[in-house]
Amino acid sequence: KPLALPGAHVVVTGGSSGIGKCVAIECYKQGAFITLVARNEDKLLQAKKEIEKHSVNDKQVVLCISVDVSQDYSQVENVIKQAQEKLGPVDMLVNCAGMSLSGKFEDLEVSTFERLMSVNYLGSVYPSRAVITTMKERRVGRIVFVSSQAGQLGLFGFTAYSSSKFAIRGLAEALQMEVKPYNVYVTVAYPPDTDTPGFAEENKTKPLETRLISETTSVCKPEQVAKQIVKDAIQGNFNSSIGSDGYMLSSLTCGMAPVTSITEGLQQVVTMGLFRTIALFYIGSFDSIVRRCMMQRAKSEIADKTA
Ligand SMILES: NC(=O)C1=CN([C@@H]2O[C@H](COP(=O)(O)OP(=O)(O)OC[C@H]3O[C@@H](n4cnc5c(N)ncnc54)[C@H](OP(=O)(O)O)[C@@H]3O)[C@@H](O)[C@H]2O)C=CC1
Ligand SMILES: CCCCCCCCCCCCCCCC(=O)[C@@H](N)CO
Repeated sequence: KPLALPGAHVVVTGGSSGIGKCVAIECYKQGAFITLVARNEDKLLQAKKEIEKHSVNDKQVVLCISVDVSQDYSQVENVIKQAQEKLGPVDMLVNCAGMSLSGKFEDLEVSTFERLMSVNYLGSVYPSRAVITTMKERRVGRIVFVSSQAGQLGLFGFTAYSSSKFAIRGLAEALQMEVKPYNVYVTVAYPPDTDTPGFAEENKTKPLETRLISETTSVCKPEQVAKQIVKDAIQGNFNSSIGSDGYMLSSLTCGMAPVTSITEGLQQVVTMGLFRTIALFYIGSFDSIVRRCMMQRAKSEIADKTA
């Protein structure tokens, strides 16, 4: 049965900006108590003020805790303890803290791979590990992981980012099988490009190829993505995606993922062949984007040399 948000304690990592902040607002609007987790204290306080505008009763609280979710497990564990002392056991954890860095494989520092793996992957493991025991004991809980459409397919420029987002899927599938009998449900969200401060930052250094391929799907509003995530998490849906391309991608890449309803399973079975056919055309067009960009670069290099 769906999780009741009124009075529930929701922890949102990365809750001070972008998708995470919108998730927090959405839960707050539905009567939840919120803990925001991120590093920068000014941004946290700013977000707290913004969220508090949406209160639906005078008991609601927004708690802010500053910590780096990717560094030290005992720090993260402490932060969760603090939050539970103030607002009670965590009913829902949304792992939204994350970042993206792009570039060609040979241009990315190996430290970038380490960084993205620790923020996007370990930064989701630590908070989840800190809440799971209590959730299982109480037979109540939702854990949300925010992956990306780039966690469903690998694309140019995202060798470091995509792998960190694919890792989340493996974690989520294994964890869901463990905790389902305890009435704890795991959701993985696969948002497309979304209009956030993080996205603006990413666009400053994104290779042309990555931008052109990403433009296949349109840019979403964070409010819209957050609404879908909260809805799917409450329902206990394993998959959370948005738009027709999101639907196709999730269906196509369902693999051995847990299935939430008979309808979902039937839809996957029936649409698989068709979506693979459509995907073949996309793959062809992505390859031709990459080839065109390569030829353009070669041409302008020759032009530079002769000039
Ligand atoms: N925007 C997009 O196009 C898409 C985003 N996503 C994913 O959604 C998530 C949110 O993205 P978005 O809203 O764009 O990001 P933003 O950059 O706008 O927000 C990121 C949030 O995470 C926090 N954060 C970052 N690193 C850490 C850390 N090490 N420890 C604690 N908190 C941290 C930031 O606060 P602070 O810096 O103060 O710590 C901030 O609150 C990310 O995982 C991203 O990969 C997925 C698909 C598309
Ligand atoms: C049947 C097949 C349908 C195929 C549709 C294919 C669409 C591919 C587009 C990939 C877009 C990747 C977005 C990544 C967003 C992200 O994570 C960053 N913006 C993070 O900041």
